[in-house]
Amino acid sequence: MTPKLRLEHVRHEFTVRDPDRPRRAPARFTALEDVTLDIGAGEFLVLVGPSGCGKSTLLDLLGGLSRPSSGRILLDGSPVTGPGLDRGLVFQQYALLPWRTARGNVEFGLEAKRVARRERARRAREYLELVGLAGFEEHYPHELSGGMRQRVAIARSLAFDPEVLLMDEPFAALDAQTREALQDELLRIWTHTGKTVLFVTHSIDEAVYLGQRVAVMTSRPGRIKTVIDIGLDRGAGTDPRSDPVFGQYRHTVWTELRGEVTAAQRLERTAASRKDLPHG
Ligand SMILES: Nc1ncnc2c1ncn2[C@@H]1O[C@H](COP(=O)(O)OP(=O)(O)OP(=O)(O)O)[C@@H](O)[C@H]1O
Repeated sequence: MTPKLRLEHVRHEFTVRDPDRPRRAPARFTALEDVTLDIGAGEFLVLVGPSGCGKSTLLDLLGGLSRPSSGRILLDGSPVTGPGLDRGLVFQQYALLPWRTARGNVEFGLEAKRVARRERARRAREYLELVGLAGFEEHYPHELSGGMRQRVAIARSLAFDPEVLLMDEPFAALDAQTREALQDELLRIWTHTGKTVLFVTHSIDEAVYLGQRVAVMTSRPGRIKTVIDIGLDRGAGTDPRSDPVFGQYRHTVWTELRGEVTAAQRLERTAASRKDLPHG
């Protein structure tokens, strides 16, 4: 079966100028190397890796915001050549339009898609309800809490019905309780809509809780080190966090990640002392 998303030997290089030596030819450095990964339709895959290993770069490539230096990225078997409404991006920062209400923000993407006004209003209401914000449609972002703003951002991404959700640390800025509530909300939405989700996080707990599979990346240049299947029972009425296997999966991910984090920290220290390479 054709995977929903396929990364084939993806490599990505950046060109960087040294501000202290502006006449010098720009240096090239490799952020991603030989990344190969398939993500099935309707799958929830979580990506973890040390700081600066290229997770956001990978999401940018999948979002079509930049092109790989080599290798291919395929969506339903066709190369990704730019951004598209088939992929919704959710970032750590809410990126809401402050002068628009929650409803206005959700309707924004639908306007670009030329959805009729009445249908826009209907869908905005439906998706705000789905993320638990019924009754807050006419509130402006500054009248909402951080968690609520992130819900609006998720509703906005869902409203134009993308097949794939690309989420870059979407809950990182939230307090622990809001974060856990939104994780549950996201799992509920995922079950309800069958979207394909690629979710980046620094939190091992979050990765194990959300992911059907967790892909661990190496330190720079980022590669896929291993992919771990998470076989947790997420049925109604269960609490996967209290399941003893939760701790085992957590330990497995942590063990894979630990050496990479140390290597990334070493790289950062060397870069900082040489000041010749950017660091994440
Ligand atoms: N536009 C750019 N130009 C040059 N270097 C860049 C650019 N964007 C990212 N980098 C570098 O590429 C590497 C990977 O960055 P990226 O943001 O993808 O990592 P990350 O894994 O998402 O990091 P973090 O977990 O800290 O968010 C880093 O060393 C970063 O400094």
